[in-house]
Amino acid sequence: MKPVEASSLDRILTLELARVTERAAVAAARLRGRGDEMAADQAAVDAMRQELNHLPIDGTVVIGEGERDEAPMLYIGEKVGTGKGPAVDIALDPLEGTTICAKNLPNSIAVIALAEAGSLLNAPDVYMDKIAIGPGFPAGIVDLDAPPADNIRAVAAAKGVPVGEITACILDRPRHAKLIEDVRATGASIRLIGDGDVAGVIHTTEPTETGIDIYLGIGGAPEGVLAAAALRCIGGQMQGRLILDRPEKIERAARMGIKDPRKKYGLEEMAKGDVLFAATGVTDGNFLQGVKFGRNSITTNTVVMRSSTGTVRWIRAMHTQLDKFE
Ligand SMILES: O=P(O)(O)OC[C@H]1O[C@](O)(COP(=O)(O)O)[C@@H](O)[C@@H]1O
Repeated sequence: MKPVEASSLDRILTLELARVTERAAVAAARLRGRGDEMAADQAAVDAMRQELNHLPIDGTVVIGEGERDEAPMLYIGEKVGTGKGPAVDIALDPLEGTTICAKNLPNSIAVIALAEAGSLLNAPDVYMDKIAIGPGFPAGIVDLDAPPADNIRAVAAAKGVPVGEITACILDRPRHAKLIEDVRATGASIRLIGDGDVAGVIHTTEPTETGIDIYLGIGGAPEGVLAAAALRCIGGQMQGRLILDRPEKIERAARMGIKDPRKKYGLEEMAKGDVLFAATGVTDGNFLQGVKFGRNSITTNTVVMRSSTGTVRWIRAMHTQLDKFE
């Protein structure tokens, strides 16, 4: 494996990554609203893998579709790319929000992050408790271990608005009943989402567009690492803690190199160094429109970002060679 040379990631790969998520998004979008989550997910996986294997990288999937024995493709540890290029870690979710896609509801995306080998947290497929806010706030104003009310008040004070003007995004799950009660008790508003917390976290970075100031609660750990990669690029603050509530989960995490099962991870501990991130909308969403199928064209909307430069590129692509998407 060749070590990554400084700045080699962006020149070769930043825009190439857009192709990878575009392809997965189009494949999934063909199955939008059909009520078949597995078919949409499989289509996205196949398309993403095919495109990834054209990239000039020596890639290893560290956040993927599951362990080798449970996922035939894009499993954790799978090697992807041509093998001739920089050694990189890859976190991916070819269809983030499978249920959203199956129901054709907002904010399902195809998503990938890439970083120098050894830079992304190898998180097992367990839950993660998360807190995130967008850029522009003083460092450390929110804390995963602080009461939710304190975090909400801190964001309101830093933003210079009454607490009633703050909106928190939380996954609509029974496990969040107390969290929801505590946040509502402050007078803040809550946007309850059915699924898709990678988008939920990213929404905190554009509160005027999305209306979301803070993300709180428990979602998937793989999604946590992907969201952290995005925040490393756009800016913002995030903390996460794996929920390792059974001995077998602790053992599994230990095998993946996680020694302290109660560790609170900061942004840089989940995604360090030079990070690239790309996402393409599958269904229409707050920050990305979904795939549009025209008579002779397909239109995709993608965001591609890089941490070391802070560049955020919005790519609206019109594809006319439709056979490429067959
Ligand atoms: O549905 P659960 O078990 O609460 O898990 C929450 C996780 O599921 C999602 O809502 C959707 O994940 P999938 O795309 O795998 O269906 C994630 O965004 C979130 O992190």
